[in-house]
Amino acid sequence: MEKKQIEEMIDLAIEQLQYSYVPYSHFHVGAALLAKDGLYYTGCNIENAAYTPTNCAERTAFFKAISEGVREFDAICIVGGKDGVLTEYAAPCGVCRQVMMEFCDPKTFKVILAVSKEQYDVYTLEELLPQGFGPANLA
Ligand SMILES: O=c1ccn([C@H]2C[C@H](O)[C@@H](CO)O2)c(=O)[nH]1
Ligand SMILES: [Zn+2]
Repeated sequence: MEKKQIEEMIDLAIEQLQYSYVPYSHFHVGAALLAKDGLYYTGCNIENAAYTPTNCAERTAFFKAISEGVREFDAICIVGGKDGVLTEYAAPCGVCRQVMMEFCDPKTFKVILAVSKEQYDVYTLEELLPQGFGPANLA
């Protein structure tokens, strides 16, 4: 991916941190999902007093896109940290990796973990979810 596009995604993900609803963990997560048509879908994490209904930032972004008829994606950028302070990479949880597996090609879909525009790492979904179970297994 082009550096300029990665930097744009990092900016969008960081912008989401202000919207995180995190009264329990105080751990803010922001995500920016790039669809194949070039549009971005952003997301924040949304917690709940009953804990289990909590939605991760990544899935917020995916569900926003899917609920608008968009199902093809190239990459997602994720940032996160306690009180919204970015010090280390916030890797996607297993549930979010599985949602990515449902809609993305594990060999080509990129997961960008960032701390700043100067510090980021790019992985394929396959690297983060080896031997993943997906729609192809049921075909
Ligand atoms: O992939 C992940 C992992 C965790 N969180 C959120 C959920 C919860 O609000 C907080 C602490 O787990 O971080 C995400 O948004 N994405
Ligand atoms: Zn998650």
